[in-house]
Amino acid sequence: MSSAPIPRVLSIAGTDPSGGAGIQADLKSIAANGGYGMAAVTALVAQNTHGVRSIHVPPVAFLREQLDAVSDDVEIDAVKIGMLGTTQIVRTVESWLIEVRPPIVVLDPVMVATSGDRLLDAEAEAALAGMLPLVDLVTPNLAELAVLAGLAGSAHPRSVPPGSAHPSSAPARDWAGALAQARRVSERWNVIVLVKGGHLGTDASPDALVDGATLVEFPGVRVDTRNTHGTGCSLSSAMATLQARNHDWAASLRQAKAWLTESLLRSEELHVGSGNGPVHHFAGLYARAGLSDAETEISAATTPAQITGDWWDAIAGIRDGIDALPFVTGLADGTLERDDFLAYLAQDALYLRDYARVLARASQLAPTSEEQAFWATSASGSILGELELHREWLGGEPGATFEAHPVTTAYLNHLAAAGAGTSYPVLVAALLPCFWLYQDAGERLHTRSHPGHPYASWLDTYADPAFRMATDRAIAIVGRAAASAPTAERDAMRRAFSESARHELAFFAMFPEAPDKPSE
Ligand SMILES: Nc1ncnc2c1ncn2[C@@H]1O[C@H](COP(=O)(O)OP(=O)(O)O)[C@@H](O)[C@H]1O
Ligand SMILES: Cc1ncc(COP(=O)(O)OP(=O)(O)O)c(N)n1
Repeated sequence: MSSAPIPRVLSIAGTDPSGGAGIQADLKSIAANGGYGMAAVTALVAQNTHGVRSIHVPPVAFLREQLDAVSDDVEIDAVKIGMLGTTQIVRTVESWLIEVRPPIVVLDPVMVATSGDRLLDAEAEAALAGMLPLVDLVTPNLAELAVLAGLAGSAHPRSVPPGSAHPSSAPARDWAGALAQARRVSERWNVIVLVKGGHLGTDASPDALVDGATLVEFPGVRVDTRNTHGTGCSLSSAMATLQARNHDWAASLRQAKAWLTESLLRSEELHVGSGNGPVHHFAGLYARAGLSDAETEISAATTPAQITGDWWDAIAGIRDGIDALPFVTGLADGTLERDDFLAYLAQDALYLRDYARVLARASQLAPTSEEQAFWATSASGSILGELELHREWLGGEPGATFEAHPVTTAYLNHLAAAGAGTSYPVLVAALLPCFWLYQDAGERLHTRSHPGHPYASWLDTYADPAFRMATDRAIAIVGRAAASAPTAERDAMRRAFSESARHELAFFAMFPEAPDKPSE
């Protein structure tokens, strides 16, 4: 059996003798993600989990010798660039890149450590930006992104005289602002930007890949730990390594995030320093090799995203079933009879009114004010949705009762039962498919809308970015609840989720009604 070749990955970065960041973290990350790590040192940094004490920069000619020693002998599959420190170092690495042209180049534009210590001279920022055309993926945090976005606005980054202030943008305060800055950077230098929302200060930790106008988002959940020293170094090295195997940035980020989240979740198993400790790069490998003393087993699905991802995969048959239903195909191509469409909407209005009550119950049980507010807002949105259905399509009084179809009643009974219990995790798992399946099918349906389509105004509602964000938020909440739930409760969550998914399929399948069978 032949296995995939082991990628040879070179890190060009500074050091961290305490092992959590810089080149030491890069080598662990490369190894943990299945690569062979190599390292050329740009600067020696005396630092630990509390911060940076001093920096020693060896002559750049020696850096060039290190780089040549590797590239003269080894075929390099990917390069990860971290701390560069000075303009001279930037120029040295840049000229080596131009000569060697490694197939994959990932740049973590390290400027300031989380501790607040500068790791790049201010006047070297423009030189760093000037290197971006040689880079495939750049992975700035929000502060670094703001600097690059500011430079993207100037005529030429190198036209900024050394030492003078450059046109910096303020760090984005929300996700939309970060994505807008990333787009500027991506378009200016034709580079893919990995946007990291970890510094937004919310309990979500989203990431996104921005390639010009193309955007792929990855919802993430914040792990409650101080051990985040070196997360940026570790993620960028993991991306370089995984990309050399996958040749697919989105797949690489999905894998890298799952690995990093697991390494953050298990970072408490390490006892390194008394400040912001390192992530546990090998947590998953140790656990699977039986080397972990941790009481809780690390299963293949421990992280929130992995758990909800597994549940989603398990209902693939239901998702395919929904796509193939005559109601859905008829809605897409506009051939669905109007009476069938209106009959469906009447059931939807009935459903939304009671779904809102169950959402309100989730708000009542929510463990944090933020989740309480999220479910309350969703409940309000659901009632407004019912009113809108009456106003736009159904006529009649809002709240007017249609006769409930047995399928609608069965779905609402299932949700009411979940709401009648006291398990918030099980309740939110039952609520999730209505967000997720509707949003998923809706994205495809929306692409079929056009000005002459009889249901265009309905299909267009599927493109609402606010609904997409709400869905991501619901997935993140459920994933986090599942990750910390005891096994029995997590199993109950999975069952509640699949049961709701089955009801969703039945709901979409209600119309057109099958003709009555002739009596025997
Ligand atoms: N507490 C956390 N929980 C989950 N993910 C985190 C956490 N801290 C950082 N990350 C993730 O680690 C990666 C790098 O994070 P970030 O802190 O933004 O970069 P940097 O270390 O360069 O400042 C991002 O994908 C971010 O979402
Ligand atoms: C030598 C060196 N390089 C980079 C960093 C910064 O690490 P990063 O992963 O961006 O995040 P923090 O460690 O600042 O949280 C560093 N400290 N040292």
